[in-house]
Amino acid sequence: MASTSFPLISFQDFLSGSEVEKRDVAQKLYNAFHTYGWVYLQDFGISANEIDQMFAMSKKYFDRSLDEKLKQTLSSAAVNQGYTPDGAEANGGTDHKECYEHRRFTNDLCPTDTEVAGFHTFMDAFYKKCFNLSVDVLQALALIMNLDLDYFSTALSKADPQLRLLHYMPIERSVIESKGHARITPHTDFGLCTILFQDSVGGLEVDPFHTENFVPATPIRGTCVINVADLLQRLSNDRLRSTMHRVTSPRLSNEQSSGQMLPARYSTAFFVHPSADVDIEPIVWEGEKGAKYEKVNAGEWRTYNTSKNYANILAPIKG
Ligand SMILES: O=C(O)CCC(=O)C(=O)O
Ligand SMILES: [Fe+2]
Repeated sequence: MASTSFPLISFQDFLSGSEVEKRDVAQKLYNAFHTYGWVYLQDFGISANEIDQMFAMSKKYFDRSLDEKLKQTLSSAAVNQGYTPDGAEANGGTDHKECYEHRRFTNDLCPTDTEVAGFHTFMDAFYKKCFNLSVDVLQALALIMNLDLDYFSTALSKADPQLRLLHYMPIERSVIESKGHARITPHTDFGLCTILFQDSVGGLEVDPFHTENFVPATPIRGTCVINVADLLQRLSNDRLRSTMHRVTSPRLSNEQSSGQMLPARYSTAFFVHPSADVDIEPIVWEGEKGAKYEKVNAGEWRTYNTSKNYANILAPIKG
């Protein structure tokens, strides 16, 4: 396999191995998050075919007319569910994308199984798999961070994270590469961590060492990538680092010309958030100088950051 910008780990032994094998996978995962903030995961219980089906569903959702999609537009930062058109997100630059946010408890702005054949049922099931995976991944970290093994499953017991479908429309490479434009502007995610599935188009880039030297996270079939997000950085008192990432045009191969139209790109992110009533404060390890962050309430943190991102379409919430 071609070399990757950050480690690729099989999760198989964490799911079904011995205690020793489990700890070995957990340590590798922790090390990758400590050093890079990112990991490729394979053998994690969602097959490449299921991921293909999910992308086919996503395409069916976005293939509808804009008018249809706008009928179910996201309207509240606190609920954060529904459709957002091109231009909705304000992350300090101009993004070229449209999104749909799906949750486990509140999905009033989801098309019915008749409106988009089988969509709601499929997304509920896919969501559940992502949720379970996120609990397993966090449990692996708990093992190495000397937390109770059920620390994160308890923190997520009433949580309603969101599954976000992203569609980056076909666009000229020169537009994406012009100043201030991107498929998605550099940002960090603000939950605990994010599980990300990408199609084969490419363009995701990450800045693992905080040097503004972005490296490609090239798509690899059958894998997902997982990144540390801001709340986990705070909880781990900076031992795990949330890193900037962006989606730009895929790097040119020899046969491609710079005048080219970029094809559509689909990706799906599962943003892992704790239950709204959970407080997150740094766990300080022996030898560290003390907590680097104040305690924050997970629900308020999420609503505040969501509202900031959607400043173009929603009224601001003071934080
Ligand atoms: O599309 C991607 O690969 C990344 C999406 C992303 O970073 C986000 O939605 O926060
Ligand atoms: Fe992101």
